[in-house]
Amino acid sequence: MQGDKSAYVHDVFSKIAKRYDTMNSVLSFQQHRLWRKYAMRQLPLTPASQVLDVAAGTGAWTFAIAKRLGPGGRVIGLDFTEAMLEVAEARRERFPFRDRVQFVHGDAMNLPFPDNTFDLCTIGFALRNMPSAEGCLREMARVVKPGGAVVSLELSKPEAAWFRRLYYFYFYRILPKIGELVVGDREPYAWLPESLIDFPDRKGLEEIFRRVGLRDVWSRPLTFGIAAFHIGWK
Ligand SMILES: C[S@@+](CC[C@H](N)C(=O)[O-])C[C@H]1O[C@@H](n2cnc3c(N)ncnc32)[C@H](O)[C@@H]1O
Repeated sequence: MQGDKSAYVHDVFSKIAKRYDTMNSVLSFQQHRLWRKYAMRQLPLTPASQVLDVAAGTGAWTFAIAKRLGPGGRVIGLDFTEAMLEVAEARRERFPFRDRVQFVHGDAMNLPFPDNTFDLCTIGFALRNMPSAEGCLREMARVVKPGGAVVSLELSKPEAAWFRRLYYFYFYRILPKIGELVVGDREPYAWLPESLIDFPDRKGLEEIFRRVGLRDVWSRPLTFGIAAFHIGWK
């Protein structure tokens, strides 16, 4: 684990694990479901794909990927917060294709897999939480096979000034208050807007994808750029 930011993030997700899925729907007005649906449609998956979902949390994206795989396909969800993985494991036990899914405790900054292992490596709503987005993407690119893809779905910075003003008022002022009311603790949902401040905008993140050696990189803004989808190929 690398330094203070990781320890802080681990603490935040340990506190909110049981409410994480409900809060996502409340705070994004269900938008996150549309973003995830869009992202799923873009994923280069075959029934036999071997996939790593980094910072899988409670497994929202891991299970969506598993549904698209055949009997030979596998998806591993990796996360460093035990409480998030406990929720994911409980869901796995009820999941019809559970033999295609595995959860692993590990650090996204130092992935416990050899080079060139997976066909696809995804990260959903978590690059922002890393001590270094570039370091994490470099690790993801390392474990993907040549010809494989690295994908991120993440909150981003709205591009139109009028919308940005409106959205930032909600994101920085209202959202932490709703979070505090529901979870009974100010800290976890004060972290959400804070984590975006130093994070690159959509074009900046494209550049980082290229810097770690990925090619044919492209991205799409979602809901006026509140979120963004990025993909690059090794
Ligand atoms: C906002 S949640 C996203 C969960 C899931 N990907 C989703 O789409 O719902 C962020 C996750 O990143 C995990 N995380 C943050 N830093 C990590 C690290 N260095 N290594 C592994 N997991 C990490 C947290 O534990 C948390 O579960």
